[in-house]
Amino acid sequence: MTRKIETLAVVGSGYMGGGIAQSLALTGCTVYLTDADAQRARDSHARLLREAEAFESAGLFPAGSTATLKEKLIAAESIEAIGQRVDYVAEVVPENLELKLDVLKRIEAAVRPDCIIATNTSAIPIKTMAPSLQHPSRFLGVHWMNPAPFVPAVEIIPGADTSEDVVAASEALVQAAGKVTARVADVAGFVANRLQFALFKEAVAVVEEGLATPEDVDKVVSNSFGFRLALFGPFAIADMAGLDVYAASYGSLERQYGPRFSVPAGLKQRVDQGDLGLKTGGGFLGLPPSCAQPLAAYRNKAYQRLMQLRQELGEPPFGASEG
Ligand SMILES: NC(=O)c1ccc[n+]([C@@H]2O[C@H](COP(=O)([O-])OP(=O)(O)OC[C@H]3O[C@@H](n4cnc5c(N)ncnc54)[C@H](O)[C@@H]3O)[C@@H](O)[C@H]2O)c1
Repeated sequence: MTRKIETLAVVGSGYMGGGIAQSLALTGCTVYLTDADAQRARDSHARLLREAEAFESAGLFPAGSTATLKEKLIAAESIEAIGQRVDYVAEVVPENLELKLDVLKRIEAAVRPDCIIATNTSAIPIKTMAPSLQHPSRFLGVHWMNPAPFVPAVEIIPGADTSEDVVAASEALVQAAGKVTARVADVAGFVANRLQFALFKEAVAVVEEGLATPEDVDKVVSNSFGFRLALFGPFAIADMAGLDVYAASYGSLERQYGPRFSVPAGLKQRVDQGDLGLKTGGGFLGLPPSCAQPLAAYRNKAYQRLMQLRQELGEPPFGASEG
């Protein structure tokens, strides 16, 4: 049986910690907010309630959310003051290894031995932090995305010593908040940030090489493959496009940019064996050719709806000011 988490603490009630606290308190858990000092925790608490009221009036949070948060979200003096009461702690302090190690030690000294400790680090491997804990079996990465209440994915990163019941209980907790979890390996940047930062580095290079302005890069990405990425991951997109098309395109890119753009071995091998993705059946996702038609119908409908949504929302207000 998955162990139950009913009372928890968020240490670091800033941008991410605040959203994580709101999301978890809305599941009915009691969430204590702590920060570098009690006043900051109280200020965050007030901010999160004001924000929840605005979200609720705008229809972004369900009716009754603010009332739930008023009951379930509590500003605490410090982790020491409430440590013995909590089943789970989310560490959400700034991305600074020294600070995180310091705070993790302080958390571990304050909580019960069975309390789960989850770090929201964006990119620091769990194995870099685990040795500073006395009980690394209760420690793992639970990486929420920004803004936490409105982005579905949460990466779950077990460390080498994390026990399975800790991983399962953490997954169940964030799934109860409506999140989509994926267990990923313990490497710098995990999956999301490795991919996101690879793309961003290339985008900065495109601008630095004078090939396009930042505005035009954003226009191209958000209206082309980025548009598709709202619905499908890179493997579904490649399988649907045709792996031969991808392999040929890598050929052109390699001629211009060198070996860093050579055809990935796993792609070349498939194409050499005649596996071209959906059109032959197979691909990275093992898609049967029989799903081609329903998948195309789903895709067309989804893209058309996404276009409609974007038209309804209008352009992002990059030039707007408050008030
Ligand atoms: N901002 C993002 O887009 C994003 C997305 C995913 C993950 N993360 C990760 O989440 C973590 C927090 O990022 P953020 O953007 O919320 O930062 P933030 O600066 O908004 O919040 C950090 C909070 O920690 C508090 N804090 C600082 N020292 C502390 C201490 N010793 N004890 C307790 N609290 C302390 C700060 O006062 C602040 O309220 C980082 O590891 C970051 O990499 C950030």
